[in-house]
Amino acid sequence: MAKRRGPRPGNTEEKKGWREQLVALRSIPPYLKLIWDTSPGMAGASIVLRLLQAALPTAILYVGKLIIDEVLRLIESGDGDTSYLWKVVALELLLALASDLLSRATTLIDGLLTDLISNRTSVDIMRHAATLDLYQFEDAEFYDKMERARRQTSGRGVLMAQLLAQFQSTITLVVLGVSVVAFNPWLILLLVVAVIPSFIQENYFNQQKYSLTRSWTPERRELDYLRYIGASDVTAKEVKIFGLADFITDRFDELSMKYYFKNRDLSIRRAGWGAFFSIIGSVTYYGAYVLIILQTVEGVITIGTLTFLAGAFRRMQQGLRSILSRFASIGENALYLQDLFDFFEIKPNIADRAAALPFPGTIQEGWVFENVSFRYPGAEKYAIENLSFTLPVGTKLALVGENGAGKTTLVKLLARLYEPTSGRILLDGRDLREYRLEELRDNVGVIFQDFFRYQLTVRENIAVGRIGYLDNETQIEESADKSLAAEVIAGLPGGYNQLLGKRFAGGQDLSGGQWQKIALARAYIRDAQLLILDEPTSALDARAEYEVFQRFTELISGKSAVLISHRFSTVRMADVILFLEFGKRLEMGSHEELMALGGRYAELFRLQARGYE
Ligand SMILES: Nc1ncnc2c1ncn2[C@@H]1O[C@H](COP(=O)(O)OP(=O)(O)OP(=O)(O)O)[C@@H](O)[C@H]1O
Repeated sequence: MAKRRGPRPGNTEEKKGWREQLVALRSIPPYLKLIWDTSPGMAGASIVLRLLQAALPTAILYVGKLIIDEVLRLIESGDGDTSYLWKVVALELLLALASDLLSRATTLIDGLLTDLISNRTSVDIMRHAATLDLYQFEDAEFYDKMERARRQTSGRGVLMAQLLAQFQSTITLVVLGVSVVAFNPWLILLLVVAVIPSFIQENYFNQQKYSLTRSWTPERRELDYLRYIGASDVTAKEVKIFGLADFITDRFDELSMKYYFKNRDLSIRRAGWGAFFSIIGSVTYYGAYVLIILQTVEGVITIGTLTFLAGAFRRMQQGLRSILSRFASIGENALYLQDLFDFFEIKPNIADRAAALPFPGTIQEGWVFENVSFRYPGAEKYAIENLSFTLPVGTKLALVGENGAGKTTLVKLLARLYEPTSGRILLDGRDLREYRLEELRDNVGVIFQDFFRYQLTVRENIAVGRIGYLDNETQIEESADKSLAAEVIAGLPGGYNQLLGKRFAGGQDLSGGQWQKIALARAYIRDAQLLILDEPTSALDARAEYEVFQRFTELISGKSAVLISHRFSTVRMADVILFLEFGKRLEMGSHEELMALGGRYAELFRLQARGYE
C-alpha cells in the first residue's frame, strides 16, 4: 500500500537555484531529439517556417520607413510620380500577408506536433511503468515521480513551442539589432538596462513556482485521490451509505485551499515585482523615444527613420524581454522535464540476469524453498521467515493460515513479483532468478483475491489471462465452460461481447460471485505450468467454492497448483497443506496426516466443521 501522507505544506520545499536550472538544461538536447524522432518532417517544417518569419518584422518596419520617407518626399518635392510609393506599399502588404500565413502555419504544425509528442510520452510512460517492479508501485515516492512524469505529458508540449519560439525571436532580435546599431548604438545599451533586472526577477519567481509545485506533489496526488473517491463508480456505494461526501469534500477543500493560499502569495509577489519592472521598461522606452525625436528635430535622421527606430526599439524591447523570460521559463520547464527523464531512469531490480536460462518446457522436479525469508521494502517484520518446503511437480498445495500469515506473499515470490530477501527458491534445481523472467511469468498463472474487474467486454475480461487469445473464441469459450462462467455469460444480453461494469454506456455489472467465475476463466485460459488461486472464490458459498476447487483440480490434473482458502472443507482436497503462522511453517502434510498430528490444523478444521453441523 502506498503510504498516505498528510499535508505538509512548505516544509519540504526544495530550493532550486541557478545551478540546478543550468544542470536541468542538459535535458534539452534529449528532448529535442525526442521532438525530432517523433516527426522529422513536422519538426523540420516548423524550423523553416520560423526562419522565414524571423526576418519579417525588420523587413516590415523598414518598408514602413521607406513609405513614410517617400510620402514626405512627394509632399515636399511636388513630384506627381507615385509609382515607387505604390510598389513599396504593395511590398508591405505582401509581407504582412506572408507574416500572417506563416504564423498560422507554424501554430498549426506546433499544435499537431505537441499532440504527437504528448501521445508518445504517455505511451512511453505506460510502457516504462510496465517494466518496473511491483514494490515500486507500492512506494509513495515512486508514485510522486510517476505523477510528475505524467504531468509532463500534458504540460510540457509548451516547452517545444518555447524552444522554437526562442530560436525565432533570437534571429529576429539579431536582425533588428544589427539595423538599429547602424543608426544608433546607444539604443541597444538602454535596452539592456531596461530588460535585465526584469529577467532576474522573472527567473527568481519561476524557481519559486517550481519549488512549490514540486514540494506539493504528494498533496496534489492526494487531491486527485480525494477527487476520485469523491466521485467514482467504485466508491459511490460506500460514500452514500456511510455519508462520506462531506468528509471527503471538506478534506479536499481544506487541502486545496492551503495550496491556493501558498500559490496566491507567490502570484501576488510576482505580479507586484512584474508591474514595477514593466514601469522601468516603459520609462526607458520613452527615454529612447526622446533621444530619437531630438535627433530627428536636429535633422540627423529622417521621419521615416524615426518611425523605424521607434518601432524597432519597441519590438526589440519586447523581443528581448520575451527571450529572457522565456529563457527563465525554459529553465523551469527543463526542471520539470528532468523529472520525466528521471522517471525513465528508474530501473527495475527484478530483471533477467546475463545469460538467463530458458524456462523448462516441462517442469521435471518442481520447486524447493530453501530457508526463504522476505521482508517488504521499508517493513520491519519479515512477511516470510526461514521457510523451507518442497512442492513437487504435479502437486496441489493448499496454503492456510490467519490473515497476514504470508500466503499471498509466498505466491508473489513464486511468481517472482518479489525476490527473497534471503534464501533461495529452486525450480528443477536452479534458482528461480536464473530463468528468463518473461517465460517464468508466462508459465505461472495467478488469480489474486483482489483480481481486477476490467470495465471491458466479457471476452476481454477472460482473454486478459492470455491476451494472445483475444480472438480465439474456442479457447475463451472453453475456459468459460470450465470456470462455470459460461452459465453467467448465457444470461447476459450481449453474451461474450457484453461490456462489464457501469463506467461506460451499455455496461452491465455482475455479482461478486459472477465476477469471480469470469476471473477464474483467466486461470484456465492461461494454461500455465503452475496455477495459483489466491482466494478468488471467497464470494462463493462454501459448497460452490468446494465444487469450483474440485473441478479446478480435476481439470488441471497433472499440473502443479497452489490454492489459498480460509475454508478447510476446500483445503482438505489438496495433496499437501502448508499451514503458515507469522510467515513461518507451522505444519505441513496431507489432510489425513495433519488430522492425525492433532495440531493447529486439526483444531481449526474441527472448529469450522462444527460450525457447519
Ligand atoms: N505490499 C506490502 N508492503 C508491506 N507489507 C505488506 C505488503 N503486503 C503484505 N504485507 C504484510 O506482510 C504480511 C503478510 O501478508 P500477506 O498478504 O502475505 O498475508 P496473507 O496470509 O495472504 O493474508 P490474508 O489471509 O489476509 O490474505 C502481513 O503482515 C502484511 O501486513
